[in-house]
Amino acid sequence: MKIAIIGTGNLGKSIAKGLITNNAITSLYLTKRNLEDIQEFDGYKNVHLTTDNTEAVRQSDIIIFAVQPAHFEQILNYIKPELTEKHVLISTITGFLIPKIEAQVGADKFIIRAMPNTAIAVGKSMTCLCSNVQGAKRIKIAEAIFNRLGHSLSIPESQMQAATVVCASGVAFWMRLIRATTQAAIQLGFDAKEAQELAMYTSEGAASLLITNGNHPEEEIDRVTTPKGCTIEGLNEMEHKGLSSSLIQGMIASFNKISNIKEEQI
Ligand SMILES: NC(=O)C1=CN([C@@H]2O[C@H](COP(=O)(O)OP(=O)(O)OC[C@H]3O[C@@H](n4cnc5c(N)ncnc54)[C@H](OP(=O)(O)O)[C@@H]3O)[C@@H](O)[C@H]2O)C=CC1
Ligand SMILES: O=C(O)[C@@H]1CCC=N1
Repeated sequence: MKIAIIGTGNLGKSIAKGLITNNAITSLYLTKRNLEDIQEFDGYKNVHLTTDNTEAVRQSDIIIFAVQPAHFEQILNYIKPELTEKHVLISTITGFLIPKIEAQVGADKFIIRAMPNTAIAVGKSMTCLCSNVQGAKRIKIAEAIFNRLGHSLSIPESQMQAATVVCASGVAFWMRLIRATTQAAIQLGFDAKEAQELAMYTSEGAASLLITNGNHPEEEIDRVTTPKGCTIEGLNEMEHKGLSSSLIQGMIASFNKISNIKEEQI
């Protein structure tokens, strides 16, 4: 696959790492105005670094946009003359709806929105996908890319804002939970490195149980909570302090913020 990433910042770099590590490219163009930050990709076979977005578009079939929302419209306008019937446009831009992309480049283009997360760098992204009517004809290509770099789910665009919070911001939310677990483990006597090891592999094991067994989390919790035991004591104390409630409220706040992001960034 001939892929370009327009805007190789935090997410763009993560996607590039995932694509390269998983041998998912024939050629890969990475663009950015300042190329210093992406020198780590220099020298990889078939990977090209450039400040020229139009060159990247001309040389590629699949164009993944990973710029900040405030920059997207201008970039679309700029590359529009280069777009042909071969191009599949994949936008990871938060809060930038398909009708707005169509208004810039035309509804006849294959347009897909993807909401991956930074775990794409290690082939473990949960990525939600949606498309315009034309893009539906190419959604299999996007599924093939993102399934290779984790797990994908096609959803209606109306759910994309929620998917951004749950999956993309979700990595940050899970990191805080893992960090808090680590801090507790240190207080309970482990050194910092061991504490993080315990927290990381325990959270991986918990998620793997659900993925492998397909159970509801409470079923797995029931297997751990010995009557009058220490687990239920800890769980109930966490809930008295508002664990579930604060997570839910934080995610709703994150969701509500998305509608204002582009306006505030300008
Ligand atoms: N970070 C994440 O985990 C996720 C982010 N997203 C979305 O992805 C997008 C990018 O986010 P993120 O990676 O965090 O942001 P970053 O700011 O880290 O990356 C954006 C990159 O775009 C580059 N850029 C800006 N203008 C241009 C231009 N004209 N041509 C080419 N490149 C340009 C910038 O580099 P330079 O200034 O050198 O050009 C910068 O490195 C956002 O829309 C965000 O909502 C979605 C899911 C997850
Ligand atoms: O924080 C943000 O706005 C972006 C979108 C989801 C992850 N990062």
